[in-house]
Amino acid sequence: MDQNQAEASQAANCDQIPVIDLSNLNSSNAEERQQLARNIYDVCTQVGFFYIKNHGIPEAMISGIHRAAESFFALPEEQKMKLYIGNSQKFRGYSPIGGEKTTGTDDDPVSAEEATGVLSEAFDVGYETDMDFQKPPNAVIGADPYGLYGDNQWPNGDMLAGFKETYIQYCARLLDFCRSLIKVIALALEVPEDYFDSKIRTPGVTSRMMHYPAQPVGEAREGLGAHTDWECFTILSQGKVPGLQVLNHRGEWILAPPIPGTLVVNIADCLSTWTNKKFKSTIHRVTNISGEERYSIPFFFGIDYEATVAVLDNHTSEDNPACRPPFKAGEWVREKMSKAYVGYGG
Ligand SMILES: O=C(O)CCC(=O)C(=O)O
Ligand SMILES: [Fe+2]
Repeated sequence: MDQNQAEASQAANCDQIPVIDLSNLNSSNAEERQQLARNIYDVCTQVGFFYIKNHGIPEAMISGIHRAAESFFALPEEQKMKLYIGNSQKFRGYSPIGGEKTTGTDDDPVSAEEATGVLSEAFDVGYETDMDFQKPPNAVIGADPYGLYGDNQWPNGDMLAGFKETYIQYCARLLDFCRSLIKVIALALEVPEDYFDSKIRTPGVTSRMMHYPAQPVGEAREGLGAHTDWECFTILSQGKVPGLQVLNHRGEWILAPPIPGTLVVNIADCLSTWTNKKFKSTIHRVTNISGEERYSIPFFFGIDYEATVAVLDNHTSEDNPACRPPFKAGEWVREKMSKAYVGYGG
């Protein structure tokens, strides 16, 4: 990554990742919510990445999901391969080490021929109504024109008791949290707090558990190559082992090590587009040179796949026209997934 690329809008203008206190996320005091929105505006326009503290997600739930991830990846390879992502039309399931390819960024794409397999394994799930407190039991998802809802490949109770339930509860809690966070983001963008509500009825969320083996000394293979995320924003629980790096405007990779009691939030492509790229969808990657096994659990929050992403009118002007025409969220996510999981599904 050279300095010119780093100077583009997708690099963080900072030397370290800021921490935001979310104590006032659901405050009944409008001025407190506005103050939080101003802080969020500043970090999203300058950095695109921030730690959150006082986020309200119970620590026991976070450590529980990490234990579930460690037990999953400890299963024998042939068991995990029963849930192989290549058996899914919707990019759900297990990708073995080297399965996912580095696709680069919009400004610096990596071609399918040059894409290399990453030093990590992953287990991916997508939205189900059981993950959504707003849906009644057994709710049915309607049309699925982009082929992205449902069909998760869960390990059954014999393979891993309680795993599915633990992961569904975690996703439900995170989805609820994201619906609150997007309200304050709406305030930051000077649109009504409920602006996004009609677009997050059946949100295009995915989550993945990741395992990055300790990188052997002298081996240059990345755990996850430089990329931006695709949806609106990501909530990342990165456990205790460092590895995440964020590109800054000087072309330097700055470390975003775990800070106890925090999660990491980063802005992704769809929200960046909404803001006419004022919010940065910042480039990041993972290299695990810690000598320890690293586990992380990103939760990618997106709008309904059928909803349209369109630059907000109040973020354009004659000198600053919309950076791209409107598009359907599902179209964008499917295209990105098809490239990242070369040869799988779809
Ligand atoms: O493992 C991490 O810390 C980050 C993972 C990530 O960036 C991703 O899955 O998009
Ligand atoms: Fe990412």
